Amino acid sequence: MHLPRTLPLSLPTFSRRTLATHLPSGGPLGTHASFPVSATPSEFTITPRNGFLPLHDPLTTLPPRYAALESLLTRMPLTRMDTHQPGLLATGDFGPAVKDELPLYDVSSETDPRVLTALFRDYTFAASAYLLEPCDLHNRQRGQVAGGGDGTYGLGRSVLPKNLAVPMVQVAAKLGAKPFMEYAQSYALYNYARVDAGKGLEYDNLKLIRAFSGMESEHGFILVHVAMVAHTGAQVAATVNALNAAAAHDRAAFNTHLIAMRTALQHINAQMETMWRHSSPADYLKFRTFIMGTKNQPMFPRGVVYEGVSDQPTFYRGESGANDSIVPTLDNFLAVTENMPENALTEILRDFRSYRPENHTLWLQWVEERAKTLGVRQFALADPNSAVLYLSLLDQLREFRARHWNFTKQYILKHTRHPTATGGSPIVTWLPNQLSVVLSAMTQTATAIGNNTTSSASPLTTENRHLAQELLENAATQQRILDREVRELKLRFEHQDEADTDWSRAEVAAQA
Ligand code: HEM
Repeated sequence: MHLPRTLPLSLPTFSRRTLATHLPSGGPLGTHASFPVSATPSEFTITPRNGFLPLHDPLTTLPPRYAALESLLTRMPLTRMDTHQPGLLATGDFGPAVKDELPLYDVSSETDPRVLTALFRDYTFAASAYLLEPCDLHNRQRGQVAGGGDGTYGLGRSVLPKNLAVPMVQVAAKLGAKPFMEYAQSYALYNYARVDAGKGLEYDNLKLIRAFSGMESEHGFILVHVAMVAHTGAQVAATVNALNAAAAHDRAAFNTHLIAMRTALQHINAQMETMWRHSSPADYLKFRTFIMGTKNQPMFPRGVVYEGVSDQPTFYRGESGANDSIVPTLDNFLAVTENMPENALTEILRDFRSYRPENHTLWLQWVEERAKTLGVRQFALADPNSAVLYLSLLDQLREFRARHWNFTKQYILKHTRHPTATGGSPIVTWLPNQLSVVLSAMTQTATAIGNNTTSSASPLTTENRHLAQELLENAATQQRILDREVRELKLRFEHQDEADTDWSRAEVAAQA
């Protein structure tokens, strides 16, 4: 990682005037906060305009000097997006085509962040398609439980050829990324274009650049993420402003910015709900194979060797929404992360935080540290009405994670017995680990609000008292249901209490 520099909030891409009116003046703890930014220029630079999306819309095509790679990616999907005819993956011909057609491109002189990010997206798409093509064939023939299969994927290819491995590793190093498909810089957040360049980033104005399957549900799955992240400029601004207000002990401003944060989260959660209609639960496993990782996956019991790079096998987590920054930002701001239990599942959460653009990692670390140093939770709980706003933000986290758990049950668990998610986490226990932490933080907060009988400059309004009581009851009910579901599901899925299963041993045991 390069030495970070500090980014003043007023970036060239963001109007200074607009920002200035959003920031409170410096308080007792002094200056406005500014968060650190990577020394290397990056498309993934956070501002209150673009939030966690790139600064500019992604490059849709590679420069003409990479024509062979562009051509392979166009012909790659199970159903091609241009002709709607079966593509190379449909017949298992992608791997041979990579070997026959792809030159070993020299990317060493590339410096433009947009070209580098587009190359990273495209090499990682091609690498995942190459490694997982046999698993997709296997899964289509006899994988899906709903279709009478056994839910398995067989084995992936264990060597990545040098015409993919060498340039991908070089481009990744230039971006400070891991050389594997990533949620932000490849699959989701660098994979959208506007249908009408003059319009905004609403779902209906988005189209995909790259795809594995080309089916409508894959389009919907990816672009719902993008449409959600399009609201994160407001989340970023509210987070910085609320931290500054806490530093200045400015209660009124703090409450105003918590409300702005909640509004941003409500938009994000409402957008998330549209997943049901944009991407069918019955289709998910038809395109999910290609976003699996090589770490903690039975398809890669001995990892993958990158030819021309090293003889040592590599193990990388697959693409996952777990590498999105909306939830970790809120977890860190509300001090939820620091109250995660010390267990193997929380280790995975920490590990996921390194699978993202350097600026997103720096931002998350900064929010966590700043919220801890300023005592944001304590500051919120010191006033009953701030405390209810804090509780309602916890409730937004709960809503996100509860909906997400429903997705996992409907899109995945119903259709497979595969024990790990695309990011390599145990499928039945990892998500409930975090949902439980939020539910218990809600219970503690609501109880603290109810017990706070000290006279206050702003006594709890009747409306807020009722809201706290209602959220407390909801959290208790949800925890009971979740505990029962996990108990039952653990009977159906193996290895759910392990962060890292040794699949080479499991493979030997299965063959014995
Ligand atoms: C059909 C829809 C979805 C399904 C089936 C799904 C599935 C999963 C699974 C199985 C995980 C576990 C981590 C792993 O991959 O190993 C995960 C994590 C995660 N996903 Fe999704 N996901 C969906 C949509 C979304 C969307 C739209 C977002 C929005 C950004 C998102 C954000 C996250 C986050 C933040 C985590 C980490 C959760 C936590 O910290 O508790 N997911 N997802």
